[in-house]
Amino acid sequence: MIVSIQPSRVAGPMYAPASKSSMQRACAAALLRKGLTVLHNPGHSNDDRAAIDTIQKLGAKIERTDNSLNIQSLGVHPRSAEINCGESGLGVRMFTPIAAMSDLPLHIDGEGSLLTRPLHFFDEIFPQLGIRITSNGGRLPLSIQGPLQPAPITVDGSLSSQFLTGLLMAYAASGAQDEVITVDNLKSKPYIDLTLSVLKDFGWNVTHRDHRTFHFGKAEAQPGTLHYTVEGDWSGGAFLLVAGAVAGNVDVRGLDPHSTQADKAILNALQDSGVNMHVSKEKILISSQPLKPFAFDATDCPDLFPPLVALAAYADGQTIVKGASRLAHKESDRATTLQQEFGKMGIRIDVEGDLMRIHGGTGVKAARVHSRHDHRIAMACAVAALGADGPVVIEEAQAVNKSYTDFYDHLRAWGVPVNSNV
Ligand SMILES: O=C(O)C1=C[C@@H](OP(=O)(O)O)[C@@H](O)[C@H](O)C1
Ligand SMILES: C=C(OP(=O)(O)O)C(=O)O
Repeated sequence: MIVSIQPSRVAGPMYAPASKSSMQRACAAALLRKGLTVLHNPGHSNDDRAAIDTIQKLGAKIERTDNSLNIQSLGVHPRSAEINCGESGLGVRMFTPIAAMSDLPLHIDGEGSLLTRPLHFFDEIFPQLGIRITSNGGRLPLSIQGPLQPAPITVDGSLSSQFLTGLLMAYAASGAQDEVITVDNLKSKPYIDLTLSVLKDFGWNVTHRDHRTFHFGKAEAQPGTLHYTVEGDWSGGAFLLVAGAVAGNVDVRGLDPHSTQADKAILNALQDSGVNMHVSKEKILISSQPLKPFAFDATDCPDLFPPLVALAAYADGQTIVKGASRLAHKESDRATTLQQEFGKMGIRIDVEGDLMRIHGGTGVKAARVHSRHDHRIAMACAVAALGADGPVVIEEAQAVNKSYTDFYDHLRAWGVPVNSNV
C-alpha cells in the first residue's frame, strides 16, 4: 500500500490503541492460568492476532464478544505441532519457553523480518533446562521438545529482554520456587517490570534484586473468572503525542501515567523539547510551539527512537539520543533506516557509535520514503510529514498493521488528508 500524507494541522481527541506488549503478555498469562480469563480492550494488531492464534494452538479456547475475549484454559496442552508467531519478536521469544512446558515436539516459525531476528539465546539456554532444540543457525524455524525443567541459570540480557520475559512466565507457571534466574547486563528493563506486573495480576509473585536476580514466590490462587483490561499503548501513543507537538492541538486518551510501559518516557522528551503539555489521568493535552533540541537516553525504551526522531526534526538544533546500538535487530536495522528515510526528507542524522544526532529545524521536505517493512518507520515518517513543505509518500505503508492497525484512520479523524492506494 502507498499512502500520501498532506501537511496538515491535527486537532481533537484520540484514544491510543491497545498495547501489544500488554495484550501479548495477557494472552500468555491467560493461557498459563487454569480457568476463564476475560480480556477487556483486546488489541487487533497483527502481533496481537499472532498471539491469539498461538495460545489457541497451545490449548486455549477463545470466544470473542464485542470488546472482550473470553479465554478458557487448562494450561499448556498443544493442539497443533506447528506454531507461527507472525512477525512478532516478543511472540517468538515469550511463547517458545512457554510452549516448551509441554513434552510434545513442536515446530516454531514466523514471517517477514522475524525470520532474520536472532534467537541463538535458546540454543544456549534450552539444553540447561532439559529442552531439546534445533534452530536454523540461531534463527527460525525452531524445533523444540520439552518439558522445560526450571533450573538455576545465568542469562545474558543485553540483546533483548524478551527472552527473559518468556523464561519468567514459564518458570512462574511451573512453580519454580527454589530456582533463581540471574541476568547479566539486562536492557529494556521496564519491559520486565511490565511482565512482572502482568504476572502479579494473574496471581504469580516474581521479585527481583536490581533486575539482576529473579525469585519466584508462591502462586496465589485466583478462583473464578479473572477480568483483565489491556493497557493503552504508550509506544503507538508516542506518535500521537509527537503529532500534537509538531502540528497540533490534541488530547490523547487511554494512556495510564502510572503504567510500567517503557515508552511512557516519551513524556520526558516532550517536556524537555518545551512543548505545551498537560498530563492527567484522563488525557494528555498537547499543542505545538517552537521546539528546543533535547538529550535523551533510549537504551531501555528503544521503540521511542522513531517518534523521537520525528520530534527532533522540528526542534531547532541538534538533538542527541543515546541507545542507537539497541536498534540493529528490530523489524529493520532502525538506526540506518531512520537515517536513510529521514535523509530523503532533508533531515540529517549522524550515528556515532551508541549516539544518534538529529539535526533539526532545517525544514522537512516533501519526499517519497519507504517503511522498510517497519511499522515504526512508517509512523515516524507520517508524523514528520505533518509539517513538511509538501506531501510525503510512504511506500509499504501497511507495515503499521504490526502494532497500530487504525493509525492512518486516526490521522484522518484528526483532519489529516491521507490518501492511500494498494
Ligand atoms: O517485551 C516487549 O513487549 C518488547 C520489548 C522490547 O524489545 P527488547 O527487549 O528486545 O528491547 C521492545 O523493543 C519490543 O518492541 C517490545
Ligand atoms: C521491535 C518491536 O516489536 P517485537 O520485537 O515484539 O517484534 C516493535 O514493536 O517495535
